[in-house]
Amino acid sequence: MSEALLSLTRVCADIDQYHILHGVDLAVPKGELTMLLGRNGAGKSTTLRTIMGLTTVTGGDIRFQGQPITGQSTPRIVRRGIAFVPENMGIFSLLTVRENMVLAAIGGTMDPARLEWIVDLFPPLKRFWDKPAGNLSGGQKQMLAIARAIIEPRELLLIDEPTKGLAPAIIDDLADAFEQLKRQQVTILLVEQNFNFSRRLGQSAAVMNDGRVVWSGSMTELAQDDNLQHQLLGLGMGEHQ
Ligand SMILES: Nc1ncnc2c1ncn2[C@@H]1O[C@H](COP(=O)(O)OP(=O)(O)OP(=O)(O)O)[C@@H](O)[C@H]1O
Repeated sequence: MSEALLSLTRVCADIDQYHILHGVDLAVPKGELTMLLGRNGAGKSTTLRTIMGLTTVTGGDIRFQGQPITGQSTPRIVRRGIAFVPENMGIFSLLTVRENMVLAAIGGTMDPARLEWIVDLFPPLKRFWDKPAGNLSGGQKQMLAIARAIIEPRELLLIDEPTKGLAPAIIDDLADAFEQLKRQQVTILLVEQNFNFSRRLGQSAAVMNDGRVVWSGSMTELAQDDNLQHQLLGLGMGEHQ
């Protein structure tokens, strides 16, 4: 495993008066796609939001490129090179795909070579370039959300459940795009519930339960061990979605 680009050590976090994370230990290796797995309510989304400075950290240490980012403001964390695609995607439905992209580019100027790379990754964006983003399908909206996140060079992408609610054929298209990002060694931390998608793409994996990471290792190890999957994720034989 390569060095950790991002590491969380015993991170505790609250949302309002609720204690949600109870000591999260997590390492995201540079240049790899890491899957953050776990049952509903385990604390996966809260972990991403905590990395982005969107919850109240009450203990522990978050380091990015070896430097502490714990408790820093979200804009500062973004400026350090971390992009976040939340579950609701945060795209502007009434604006065109192009306008959504322009708004995501610093100073409103998109680097042409980078844009070409992105539309190669997500061909539907080119097709619907001048159409309102609200007209896109769920999968295409997800592509736009990720495209917006990478229009500027980033060191790390945090993506929350990109396959949620998508049809299998669309999930396949999304998986192809992630395969390409992986080949280009973009570092990604991806929250997922879909285990087939996770096992296909993931290199490292971490599994959460009740606000903690209860297992971490290689995706291959988890994918080959039915007992571990059952124990950690409640998956039985033939239950993979
Ligand atoms: N705004 C909030 N106020 C209070 N509790 C919250 C809030 N957001 C999340 N929680 C609680 O925090 C816990 C972790 O939620 P989180 O969304 O991080 O889980 P998750 O693993 O991402 O699950 P899911 O896949 O269902 O989104 C859950 O018990 C949830 O009810």
